[in-house]
Parts: sequence; structure tokens; C-alpha cells
Amino acid sequence: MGNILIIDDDLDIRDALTRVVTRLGHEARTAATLDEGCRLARAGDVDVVFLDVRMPDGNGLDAIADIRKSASAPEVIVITGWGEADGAELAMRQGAWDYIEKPPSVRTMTAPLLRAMEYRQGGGTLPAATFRFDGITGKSARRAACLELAAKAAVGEVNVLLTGQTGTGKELFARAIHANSPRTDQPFVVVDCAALPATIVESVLFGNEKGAYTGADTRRDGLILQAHGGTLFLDEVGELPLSAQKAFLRVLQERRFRPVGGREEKNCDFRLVAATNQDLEAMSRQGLFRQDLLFRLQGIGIDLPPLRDNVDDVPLFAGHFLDQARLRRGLPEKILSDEFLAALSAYPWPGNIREVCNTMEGVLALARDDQVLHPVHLPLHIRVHAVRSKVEESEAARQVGNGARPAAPFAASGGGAVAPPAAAPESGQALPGDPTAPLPPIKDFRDQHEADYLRLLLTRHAGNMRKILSVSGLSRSRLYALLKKHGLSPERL
Ligand SMILES: Nc1ncnc2c1ncn2[C@@H]1O[C@H](COP(=O)(O)OP(=O)(O)OP(=O)(O)O)[C@@H](O)[C@H]1O
Repeated sequence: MGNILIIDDDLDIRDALTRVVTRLGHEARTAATLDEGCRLARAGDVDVVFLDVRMPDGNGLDAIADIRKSASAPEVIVITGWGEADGAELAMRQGAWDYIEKPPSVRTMTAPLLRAMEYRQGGGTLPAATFRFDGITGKSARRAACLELAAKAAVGEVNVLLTGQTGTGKELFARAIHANSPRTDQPFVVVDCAALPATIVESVLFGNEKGAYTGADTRRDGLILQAHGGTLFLDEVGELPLSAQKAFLRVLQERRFRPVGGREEKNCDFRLVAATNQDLEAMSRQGLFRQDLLFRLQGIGIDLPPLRDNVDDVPLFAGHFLDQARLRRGLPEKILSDEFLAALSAYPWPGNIREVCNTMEGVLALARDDQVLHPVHLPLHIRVHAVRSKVEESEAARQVGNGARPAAPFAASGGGAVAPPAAAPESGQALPGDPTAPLPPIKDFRDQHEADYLRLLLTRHAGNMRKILSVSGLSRSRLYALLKKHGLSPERL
């Protein structure tokens, strides 16, 4: 028997779910507010949580990570409004087990609950608790959800597709999935698809017989055979030529392949993990990537967040890599000055975690004998960025002091500047038109303009999520987080 928690403000849905839960022999607890639900999840030994998205006191999606962090790490089944595909997607990205649409039927309520309970009773309980995160750090909710998914993926055989910008840790995660899988004692074979010469890509993958083509003076085993029993990691899979995609799809379907120039087929048994920093869905719409292969690859999709979406993780990574480098060189501990940390946080880290790692190596080389780290130890471009941000902030404050509204913070990523809203902001501190009026603190000023920008974004592009994301340059989760921060309704997304 399991403990099921139902968090929904709709009494009818609470009652319907309670009936389904008790009929399956489990115990049901209910909460009509998010606050009470989270409290019950934290307090009790809960196996599964049914969680409504639109709660009177907040958005259920924002509570998933917290609920998953409760001691019993319950599985979360999200209840979304009909057609809220974006909410469902976000729920899965935050680590939800599954989602059901309103109005729920007995079948839609029962199936995911049965599967989640089966998973927990079958030893799948708390996979993250037994997952070895060797060398993996980061605390943000999104990164934690990625680790959860990796832990779940590791115990099974399903194909995994890791996506994310360069340096976000795709290869590190692929290695961790292999290391935590039953195949850990077998080979982990990396195929860098971007480095495969197009003319011999099939021979590199599938091997070749002697004389199969000009220059093939020996027989050789391909990488697929080398991965037999273990894990094949296809890095930069978007670079795989179309002809090789077709051949590889067949391998995935039939687990058999024929070496180039060979007569007999060979069996192969490998677990596939692929990675890309490209948008494979867009590529497949343009005919550049086979859709059938994409479907096969993304058994479990793990989308690693860019570092700039989780600024709070920057000092953590900096400390982590600094310690690693310091211990390797036998140097004493360093103190990170506030200015040093501020400069790190102001920088957007386009090279993500890899860039932090390289930067900290450089910092340590410069600061060998200095106990305290200052901005001067950072590379010039990072210092320049920090200084520019500071100057821009003071410039903006000065313009406000003159009664002018600054244009710079509204520069849209797609080009032209977005005009500031005509009406006075609905909330937040009003800007002083009177030059003698006291200035708001810079944080309030920034927050207020952020809110104005979001309102404008929603007004102009209501209902067009793709446009909203491309114009703003925000990731989906960052957008939701900002809407929540400013108390704006995501309904118009
Ligand atoms: N969560 C993490 N914790 C600690 N180190 C990390 C983490 N993520 C990435 N790194 C480190 O950052 C560097 C880059 O990671 P990795 O090579 O896995 O990125 P990637 O996404 O595969 O990059 P690319 O797309 O350029 O191949 C590595 O040194 C890796 O160990």
C-alpha cells in the first residue's frame, strides 16, 4: 500500500482521485492549497503526488522540485488544463513522473499511478539516492531535475538524448549514466560525429573488410562493435550525415549491421546515449535530420540548462573548480572577495561550465601566492564585462534622475528597440519624472523595467510561445520564473 497525496483546489477532482486511489488499495491524503500540499509532502512518507498546476496560492509547476526533494522523493503526476502542452513539457523538465489532462478520467488517473507505484515497488525508489554523481555539481532546481532523469535513465536500457549548449555537461552526464548502469564494467565508446570524415563515416562506425574501398588495406572493427556490451556515446549526433543516419537507424531497430564490404551481418548489443547542441526537431523539419531516428534517440531527453539561467550556480562551480585545481597543485585555500564573486555573476558565461573550469585554472595560475582573489585575477574580458555592467547601471540611474526613461534595458534580442509601455506600470515603484524626486534603488528600478518588458512581450505576442522565447532570448523555464517573480499570469503564453 502506498501513500498518495492529492493537491488540487477543485473538490470534485480531489474526490474523484481519492476514490481511484483507495480503490487501488492506497491511502489518500488531500490538500486544497499548494502551501498545505508542500507541507504534507515534506512531513509525510508520500509515494506519489497528484499536483494541480493552477492553485490559488501559486503555480504547481514551481513546487515540483521542492516536492521531489522531500525525504521520500515522491513521484509527481501533474494535472494540467486541456491543451496546456507547454505546461506539460515544463512539468516533465522539472522532473515530474507524468501528467494528466483535465478533466481526468478513471483511466487517465489510474494508469500513471499504477506505473509510478510499480516503479517504486520494483526497486526504482529514489534512484537519485543511489546514483553516483562523481564530479557533478550544481544546485539549481533544473540541474537537480536533470540528475533525477539521468538516475532514472541509468537503471534502464532506453536510449537517452542529451541536449544543451556547449560546455553544459552533456558528455559528463553520458559518462555518469554509463557508470551507474548495469553496463558499467563494459566499454564506453565515444563517437564524435563532427569529426567523422564524411567519406568513411560508415566504415568508422560499422567497420570494413580488407579492400572494401581504396585505402582499406586492413580489415577493421567499427566503433559499434567496440561498444558491444557497453554504451555507445554519439556526440554531436546532429552532424551525422543523412546516409549514415539511415544505416544507423537500421542498427538501432535490428541490433544488426553489415561491415562495409562484408557479406555477413553481425549482432551488436549496446546502450545508446546521444548528445547535441543543435535543435534536432528544427533540423528534421528542414529535412536535415531523419525524424524516425530522432524519435528513436529521444527515449529519455535530458536538456541541460545554460549557466546564465542559473546565476546562483556560478559561485558554486567557481569554488568547485578552484578547489580541484588548488588541491592538484597543493596550494592553500583561497578567499573569494565579494567583487570577485560579483564579476563572476555579472558575466554571461557563453562557454558555460567548461568556461568556468578553464577560467578558474587561469585564475589560480595568476594568484598562486595570493590568499584573496580579486577581479584583477580574472581574465580581462570578464573584468571588462563587469565594469561595463556597472557603468550601464549608473548610467540608467542617472537617466532616471534626469527624468528620462532609459532605452538600453529594452533592447530586444531580435533587433530594434522595444518602446517602453505607454501606461504607467501597474505595480512596482513609479519612476520619478521630477528630477528632485528620490531615486529608487537600482534593484527596484531593474525589477520594474523587467516587469514592464514582460507585460509588453505578453501583449505583443500573446499565445505565440515560440515568438515570445525567440524575441526575449529567454529559456522557457526562465520565462516562467520571471512571470512568477512579477506575479504575471502565464495564461497568455
Ligand atoms: N555539473 C557539472 N559539475 C561539474 N563539472 C561539470 C558539470 N558539467 C560540466 N562540467 C565540466 O565542464 C566541462 C565541459 O563538460 P562536457 O564536456 O561534459 O560538456 P558538453 O556539453 O559535452 O560540451 P560540448 O557540447 O562542447 O562537447 C568538463 O570539464 C566537465 O567536467
